[in-house]
Amino acid sequence: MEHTEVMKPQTLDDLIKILHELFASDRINVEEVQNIMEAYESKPQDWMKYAIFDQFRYTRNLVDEGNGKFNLMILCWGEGHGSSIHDHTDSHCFMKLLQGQLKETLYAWPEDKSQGEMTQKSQRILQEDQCAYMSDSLGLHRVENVSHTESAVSLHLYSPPFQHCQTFDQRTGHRNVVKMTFWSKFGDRTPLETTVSQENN
Ligand SMILES: N[C@@H](CS(=O)O)C(=O)O
Ligand SMILES: [Fe+2]
Repeated sequence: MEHTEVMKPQTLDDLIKILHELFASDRINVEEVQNIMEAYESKPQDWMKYAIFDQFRYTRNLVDEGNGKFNLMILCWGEGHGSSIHDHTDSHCFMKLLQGQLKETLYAWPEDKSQGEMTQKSQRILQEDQCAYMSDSLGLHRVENVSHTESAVSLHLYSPPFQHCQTFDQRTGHRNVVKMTFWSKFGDRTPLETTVSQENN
């Protein structure tokens, strides 16, 4: 396993191949995955075909199903687009910036009976090629492209894959379960019928 630590993926396909090797084992090394994802230098020609934007909200575009072990996807954030406060359904979450910057705000899980404003724990700006790690044990987060002039593109790996998550109301801590959908899969726009009455978070 150690050799993968120093490998530098030259292309997105290269990175995907290495990720398949890393996730073939049942024990995953968070730092190793983070390092490999960070080592890949984003080249727009590698991922352009997956980067399909929507005018109104961020899109989720499936790139690879990781042999059932993970989902790899490209998220496209227009100016001002952001996610709700949400969890990650007990999965590992890796998030690498391919283009632009994103603001990540961490929140604490609301207490069982609490009704008030959710507690903000920290905030950071993720820069191009940086790879952040997130999981339910670290709390909840919201991600935003706060730029008024630049779009942002990020690469997310979730293991194990999941199709639902919980979103939280910042003022009350009240939660909802939402189904997560793909705007496109493998570069092809998802047919409209299958996305009707479903939501992103
Ligand atoms: N976890 C979110 C993206 S983000 O805001 O971290 C999603 O998969 O849609
Ligand atoms: Fe997230």
